[in-house]
Amino acid sequence: MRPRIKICGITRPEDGVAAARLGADAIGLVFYDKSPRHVTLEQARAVIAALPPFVTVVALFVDPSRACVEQVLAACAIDVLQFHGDETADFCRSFHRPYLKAVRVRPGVDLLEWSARYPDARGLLTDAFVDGAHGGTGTTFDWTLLPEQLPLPLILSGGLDEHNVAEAVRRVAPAAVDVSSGVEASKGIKDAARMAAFISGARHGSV
Ligand SMILES: O=C(O)c1ccccc1N[C@@H]1O[C@H](COP(=O)(O)O)[C@@H](O)[C@H]1O
Repeated sequence: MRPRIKICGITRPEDGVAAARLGADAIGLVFYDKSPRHVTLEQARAVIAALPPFVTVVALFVDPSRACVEQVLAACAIDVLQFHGDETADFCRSFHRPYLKAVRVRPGVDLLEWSARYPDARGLLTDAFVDGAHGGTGTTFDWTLLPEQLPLPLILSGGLDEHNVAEAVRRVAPAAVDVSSGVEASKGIKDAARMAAFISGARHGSV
């Protein structure tokens, strides 16, 4: 089955529209103010308003306050929450929305244990461990560290781009792939040709 495709770090309506037209299933908005892809509520609303229907909108956070998440949910039509920090499962589930939990992968990480800690997550998103960064670094990790079977759907991310996504899909067979840096022209600005090549690669890899 072909993986679902999420393009994260959208900051401009035209990039969200291009991602959707090219076949992305989901887009991500970064509500983490230390990220170069951070969006204000106003920017997020503009991106969402321009999207065609049936595109899933994911809101990304890193150790947010409850008030921050509630403010985003009140202001924007968000479908799924994505947590990249040290949020507990109780915190993640307390918003009564589907959520994804991100795990930064390095040798020794136990993804089965992570799955058990977040049993109601809609998926485990695996990113590369980079010291001092929470994600969005464009760094790949050793895919052989992933277990053959996970109780939760696997969303593969971390340094994916148009050159490696087909191989990633063939080797890992994830439920979804997620990309930010790998389809950018510059930080926060997407490149339509790179998005097209990425989506084609993700589909080709799943044949
Ligand atoms: O995009 C960011 O700036 C970001 C900041 C903090 C946490 C996560 C972030 N992005 C997510 O990281 C992964 C991997 O990104 P990349 O493709 O390697 O650039 C992905 O889920 C991004 O959405």
